Amino acid sequence: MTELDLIARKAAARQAALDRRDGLDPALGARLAAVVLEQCPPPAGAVVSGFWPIGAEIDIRPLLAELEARGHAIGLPVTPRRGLPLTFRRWRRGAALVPGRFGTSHPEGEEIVPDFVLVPLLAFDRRGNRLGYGAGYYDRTLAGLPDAFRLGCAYASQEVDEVPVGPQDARLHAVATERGVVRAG
Ligand SMILES: Nc1nc2c(c(=O)[nH]1)N(C=O)[C@@H](CNc1ccc(C(=O)N[C@@H](CCC(=O)O)C(=O)O)cc1)CN2
Ligand SMILES: Nc1ncnc2c1ncn2[C@@H]1O[C@H](COP(=O)(O)OP(=O)(O)OP(=O)(O)O)[C@@H](O)[C@H]1O
Repeated sequence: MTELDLIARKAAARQAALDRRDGLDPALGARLAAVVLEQCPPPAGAVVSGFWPIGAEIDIRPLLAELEARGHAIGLPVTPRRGLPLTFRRWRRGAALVPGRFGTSHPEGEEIVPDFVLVPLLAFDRRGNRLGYGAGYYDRTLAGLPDAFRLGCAYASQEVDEVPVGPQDARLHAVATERGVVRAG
């Protein structure tokens, strides 16, 4: 497959995933929290990065609140201009958030470097491949965090047979959904 074929296949898969996501219930994030805490909780002391939901993404705020209560340092991504990796700033419950690029929100706490990354996505497959919004932010960011555990967070219905991927796409170790954890195999 040529690079152009790959870009076209990703664009089609992305549009289909966005269409399917409309109408899903972000509040399923409460169940995702229970699944993560039971089946793959971050190790004690892990520095965890999350994300503040945009649009109809699954809402992982219940998980972030519980992990913070358990003593984990939590960071949220700050979105730089295109072509640069994300940075993460420390979030605490009740912290004020400021608006960032693409409808994102982030706190203004100190910068942290996560070793357990909760990754947003539009579609995933059983091998741990993921499709995002297409700006490559997580691919670039995860390339700089080679030892971090990468846990996708998604609705179960975002699973597809096969995500189109290229050499730069970062694989996930596992994906947590409201129905359970899919470990990459
Ligand atoms: N909640 C969340 N935060 C995140 C990401 C994400 O996917 N989800 N990102 C992952 O890289 C980074 C931000 N990157 C983004 C890049 C492009 C678009 C984008 O194209 N958004 C669409 C539609 C948004 C919607 O669902 O309503 C748009 O602006 O038209 C969004 C985020 C960092 N923070
Ligand atoms: N490690 C990397 N270093 C530099 N550029 C990269 C890297 N990974 C991906 N890119 C570039 O980012 C762009 C978008 O990649 P892709 O379509 O895979 O985004 P995505 O994974 O769907 O989105 P996101 O990661 O933002 O959620 C591509 O042009 C790709 O070449």
